[in-house]
Amino acid sequence: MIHLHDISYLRLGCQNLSEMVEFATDILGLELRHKTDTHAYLRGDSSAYNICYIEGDADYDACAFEVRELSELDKAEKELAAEGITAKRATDEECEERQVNSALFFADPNGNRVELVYRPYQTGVRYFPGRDAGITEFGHFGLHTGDSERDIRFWTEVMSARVSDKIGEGALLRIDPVHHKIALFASEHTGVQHVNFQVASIDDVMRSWYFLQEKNVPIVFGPGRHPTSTAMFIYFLGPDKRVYEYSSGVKRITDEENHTPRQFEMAPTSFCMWGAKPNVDEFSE
Ligand SMILES: O=C(O)c1cccc(O)c1O
Ligand SMILES: [Fe+2]
Repeated sequence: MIHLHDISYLRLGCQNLSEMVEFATDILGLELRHKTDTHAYLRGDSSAYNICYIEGDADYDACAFEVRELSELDKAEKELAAEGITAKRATDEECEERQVNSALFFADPNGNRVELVYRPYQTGVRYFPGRDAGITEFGHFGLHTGDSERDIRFWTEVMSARVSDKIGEGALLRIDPVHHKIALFASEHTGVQHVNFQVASIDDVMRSWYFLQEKNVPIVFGPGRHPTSTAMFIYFLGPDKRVYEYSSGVKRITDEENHTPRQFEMAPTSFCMWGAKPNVDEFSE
């Protein structure tokens, strides 16, 4: 089993890098830490970055997880090979681009690009955004799944994730006490389905609701509260048409031995207990 210590970063392709930087800093509330002609590194905590936008292929994306030991990468390469998955070790140049000491690249059974990284860079300076969205951390991300049984098996048996709850075919997976850091949602696509940042309180969710409306940012779901994680949320679209989420109050699963995943029906009320209706394809039947 490959032990996932934490989520690390997302690499998201885009057509127009300056448009994404403007959105990420002025709307989403991330701090731009570093930019080249093709890459922009943004963060919502003291990591070197949480999202790297890359100008070029807008369909490209990859998600990364931190592993604790360097030896975990060799072990992962062997365990993935046993699953018929070819993994590739990152070159020095690729590590430099990602701001990590070492990395291993592969695709999950759905074709989602995954990177395992050892020693992602941290900084000694605190996160200082231009817009105060109240972000406390990079929360979680959704991945597409074309076969949830196959992919739940992969993420929980080959990787160390555990199912916290299911909604229809979808699954919310934890890799530490936080209710979920990975979510799988059924669709015919591959890659990243949504990007979540945690905010400090319900006040931040509601402040952003008014702020996003004022800025004419398309809101696609909420404000609402997830019955699964109990988090209060709002979802909106970036200029890249990706779905971004702020949420606050995600529950922690501390009684690991006794936690039994619940199966929620595929219905709007399983996504929002207040009655908001999702305008997100993967959250609807
Ligand atoms: O927080 C959740 O429980 C949740 C449920 C459905 C979909 C999501 O994106 C979530 O974050
Ligand atoms: Fe989410």
